Amino acid sequence: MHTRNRITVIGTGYLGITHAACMAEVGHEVLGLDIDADKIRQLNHGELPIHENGLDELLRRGVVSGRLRFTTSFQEAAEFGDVHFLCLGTPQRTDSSAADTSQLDAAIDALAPHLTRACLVVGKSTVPVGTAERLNRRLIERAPAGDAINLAWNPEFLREGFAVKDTLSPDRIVLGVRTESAERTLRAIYAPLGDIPTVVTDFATAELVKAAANSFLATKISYINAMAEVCEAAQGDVVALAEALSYDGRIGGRFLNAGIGFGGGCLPKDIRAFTARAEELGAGRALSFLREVDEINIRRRSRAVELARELVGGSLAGRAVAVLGAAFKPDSDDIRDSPALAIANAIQEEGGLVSVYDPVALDNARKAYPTLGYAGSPTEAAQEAHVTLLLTEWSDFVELDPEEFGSVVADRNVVDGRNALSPIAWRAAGWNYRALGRP
Ligand SMILES: NC(=O)C1=CN([C@@H]2O[C@H](COP(=O)(O)OP(=O)(O)OC[C@H]3O[C@@H](n4cnc5c(N)ncnc54)[C@H](O)[C@@H]3O)[C@@H](O)[C@H]2O)C=CC1
Ligand SMILES: O=C(O)[C@H]1O[C@H](OP(=O)(O)OP(=O)(O)OC[C@H]2O[C@@H](n3ccc(=O)[nH]c3=O)[C@H](O)[C@@H]2O)[C@H](O)[C@@H](O)[C@@H]1O
Repeated sequence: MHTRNRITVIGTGYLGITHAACMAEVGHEVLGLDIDADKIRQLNHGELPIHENGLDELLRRGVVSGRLRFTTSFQEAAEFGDVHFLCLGTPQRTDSSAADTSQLDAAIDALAPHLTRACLVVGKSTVPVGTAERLNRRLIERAPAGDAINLAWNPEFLREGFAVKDTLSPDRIVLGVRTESAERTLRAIYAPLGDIPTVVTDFATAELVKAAANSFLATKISYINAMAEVCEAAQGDVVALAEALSYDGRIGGRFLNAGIGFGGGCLPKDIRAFTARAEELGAGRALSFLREVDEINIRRRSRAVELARELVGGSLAGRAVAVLGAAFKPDSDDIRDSPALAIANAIQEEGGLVSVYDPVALDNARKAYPTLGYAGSPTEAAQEAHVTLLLTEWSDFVELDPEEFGSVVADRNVVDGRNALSPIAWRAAGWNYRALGRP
């Protein structure tokens, strides 16, 4: 029998909702907190404000069982919780490439005055190294219980689209701790997940592991996209090249899908924040390659626009352009730094008449890019289109029948931005098929 802990989760965005629902699922008593009162109202009704596979079911189950509740009150959270998880956003600052950690500061400032007894505060957000140390001081200074309060840093590695699975069966757990009791408490909280490799370390290393992991993943994607650029110059095929690399166990095949590159609320901002922080620490040279990783990634978006331009014979102005996909990846409604929408927007800026379709991300896309055209289905987006771009590899798009789909377009021109379609099948159906890094 595992111990039940009384946990709060502060910040109920993509990470926080998942963490809260999964912790309730494994038996803990959980109180989620957010400053967004509408979101809290929705969550208390068991309604999920985001799209994440399997999470709606966990949320409903947690709410119905009474083990999962939500509030906007920091006082209630402080009274309820023995362990407080911080899942606040750390977006890119508007005035530099560094991370904005002000949501964490604000949450600590709101929580600390109510902390009148010993408890554990656990940071899960992705932060610049040194943040845990700074927040620890801030917490102890502001909380009536002072240094009876423990801080730990426990970075999160879940992927959107697989968030529930990644939380319930993580590859590893990293605990940045200063006391044995913090380690014991966190081990007890995660015990119901089973025997998960656990690395216990200091604050700085825990913060750095997260930045290092996302930088490695971003580098792997930009590496294969750099190979795609060379393939384009040399008439090679990056998909065959990646397959050949994948059989080498030292390289591995995952995260070698060439295309329009990485987006989302994490990889792009995290490599920039890591570089900025390393520069502050005088270690900027060590990470100068991450600037190149970023540039290769952004160049791929321009290349997709170029391919569309070539297919319509030189200018996209006045041309009808179907864009399949708005989310930064399939199985998510997240459009933060979405390559698909950046490309759609660039085409519109050139005078293209863009119509975007996505199975779940259209509402978010409309808010962020209100001037783009939107459609209610792939075929509606593609009506009389001169060129179609596949930019998010939703299975609905990958499974399109090129013959049937071709009957609605003006011209059978397609840019496969994710190397997800079969060139043989699409060419056989009379499409001019172009992809990044392939002849
Ligand atoms: N989205 C993901 O898949 C993952 C995110 N992360 C990291 O986790 C952190 C959170 O990311 P997301 O959940 O994507 O961000 P998000 O922006 O979706 O969620 C942040 C939440 O915090 C709330 N909030 C803002 N200020 C607050 C305050 N003062 N008090 C209480 N709540 C407040 C916001 O209303 C929002 O609901 C970031 O550091 C991110 O890098 C780490 C791993 C995975
Ligand atoms: O810190 C985070 O928030 C998370 O960031 C990423 O997860 P996520 O952003 O959800 O999505 P990924 O599956 O990593 O994809 C990121 C982007 O890279 C692109 N990608 C991925 C793989 C690939 O081979 N090629 C490629 O272009 C995807 O289309 C997407 O735009 C990491 O994979 C998670 O481990 C991490 O916890």
